[in-house]
Formats: sequence, structure tokens, C-alpha cells
Amino acid sequence: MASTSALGLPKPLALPLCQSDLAKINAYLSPLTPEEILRWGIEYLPNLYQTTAFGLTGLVAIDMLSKITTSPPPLIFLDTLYHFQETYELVEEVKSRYGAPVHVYKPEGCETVRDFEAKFGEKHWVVDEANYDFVVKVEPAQRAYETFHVQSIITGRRASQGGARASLQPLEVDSKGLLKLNPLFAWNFPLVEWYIKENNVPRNKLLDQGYRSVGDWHSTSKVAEGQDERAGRWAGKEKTECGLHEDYFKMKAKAKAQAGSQNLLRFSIRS
Ligand SMILES: Nc1ncnc2c1ncn2[C@@H]1O[C@H](COP(=O)(O)OS(=O)(=O)O)[C@@H](OP(=O)(O)O)[C@H]1O
Repeated sequence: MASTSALGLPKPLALPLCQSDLAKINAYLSPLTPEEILRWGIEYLPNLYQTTAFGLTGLVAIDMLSKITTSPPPLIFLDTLYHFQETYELVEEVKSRYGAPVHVYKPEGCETVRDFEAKFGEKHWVVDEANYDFVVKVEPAQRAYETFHVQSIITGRRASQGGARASLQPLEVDSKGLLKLNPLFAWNFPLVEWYIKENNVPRNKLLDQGYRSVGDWHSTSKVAEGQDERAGRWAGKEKTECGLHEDYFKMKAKAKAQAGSQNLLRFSIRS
């Protein structure tokens, strides 16, 4: 197998990455194991962080990284303020088990749900879903990336999760030029579960109660045996993504447009 150094790429990669280099890199990374992809990421990706909600896939990457390097990429956790208590407990467990620094980013100007509701009102996810996604995930992520001059991240997405992820590649470049490495892009749910058990990796206690993918408590439900692993996320809705991995500029425009129409609606109700 050719090595990436044979592709003539500098270490770390020079940005912006052109489409032909991206295609070459993905052809190189595609047959590799997650550990090999992570090793490559550590060597080649500039200012690398791991963005994680401590889902099973991200936890596998955290565990693998702890065995590959003594200085794993720092973690970024976007605290929407609406995570389950079990998720917050898992964050603490991961911190003490792996000792990795976790940078927690919350909606701007909000420390607590009370602050959030004072700013956006109750059930903002019902009133204005696009704006909710923007203020709890998209904006805090950008703030974190700008603060630390992040140029590359590791994500916990997999192609087998389907939907927009079905054609996921090992490496992507987003609309802001951020490099996204998806080391487990080719793994399926049973393989991820197997790794977690085999390596005694800490996991969300909700997984023992019938949950398979865990996000905010108000949009996450249990799934029945045989159902898709993400069927419990925004169940009954067409929505399958929180916006974090969508085009930043489109998400910002959508949040503004929807906020505008909500204001109009409120205005027409009042008048
Ligand atoms: N809150 C938060 N903080 C930091 N990073 C996050 C967050 N939500 C999603 N992610 C990143 O997206 C990966 C997939 O998450 P999910 O499958 O839960 O879907 S979704 O993004 O919420 O739609 C997820 O993978 P994991 O590391 O397995 O959690 C992360 O890389």
C-alpha cells in the first residue's frame, strides 16, 4: 500500500486542501483500520481536536487514541444544557478514566437552563427548531473552533448510520475549511458495541435502558429491538441531524429566516 508521504503531502497538511488532494487522501485512508486512520490524523492534521457528545463511536475513538498516543487531541463537548443527567455523569467518568482535557461550550451567555429560558423562552426547540440548533450546537462549536484556532476535528459519525451520513468519507472539508476526520466511518453498530465491551470503555448508562443514540432529553427516545440505531432521535420527524455537520452558512441563514418568520407570526397573533 502506498504511504501518504508518497502522495507528496506535507506534515501537517497545508490548508486549504484542494479537492484532488482530498480525493487522494480518502483513497489512501478508506481501506485502513480506525486505529490507522487515527495515527494518520495525529501525524498529518493541523491543530487537531475531537468534537464529541460521548456517543459510543466517539468513545471508541477516545479509547483507541489513549492507546496510540500519550497526548491525545483535546475534547470539545457542546453542552446544550438539555443533556440527560447520565450524559453529564459519563463526561466526568471519561475525564477521570482518560485524563483528557474536555472543553465545554454552552449556548452564548448561558450557564444554566434558567439563563437559556430567560433569553430564548421555554421549549425553544419547539418554537424555533432551526434557531435552537444554531444556538445550542452550531454557534458554540464555531466559538470553540475560533478560540482554539482549531483546523481539524475527529467526529463520531459512521456511514452505517444512514441518511446524510450514508456516503461519509474518512476525511471531509466543511464550508469553513475545517478538516473532519471520521475514523470509524466504515464500522457498524455491532462492531462499535463489541469494541466498547471488549475494552471495558465507559458508556452512557441509558444504553442499558433501551436507548441507542443519545442527544438532548427532549428529542431522544428509546428504540425497540431491531429498530435503527438512530430511530430514537427526533422520532416521528423527518429531521435526522442537529446541524452541527451541515453547512455553517446555510444553518445560520436558516436560523435567521425561521426566527424572522416566528417574529412575524408572533406579531400577527398579537395584532
Ligand atoms: N453536543 C455535542 N458536542 C460535541 N460533539 C457533538 C455533539 N453532538 C454531536 N457531536 C458530534 O457529532 C457526532 C455524531 O453525533 P450524533 O450521532 O449524536 O448526531 S447529531 O450530530 O447530534 O445529530 C458525535 O459523535 P460522538 O463522538 O460519538 O458523540 C460528535 O462527533
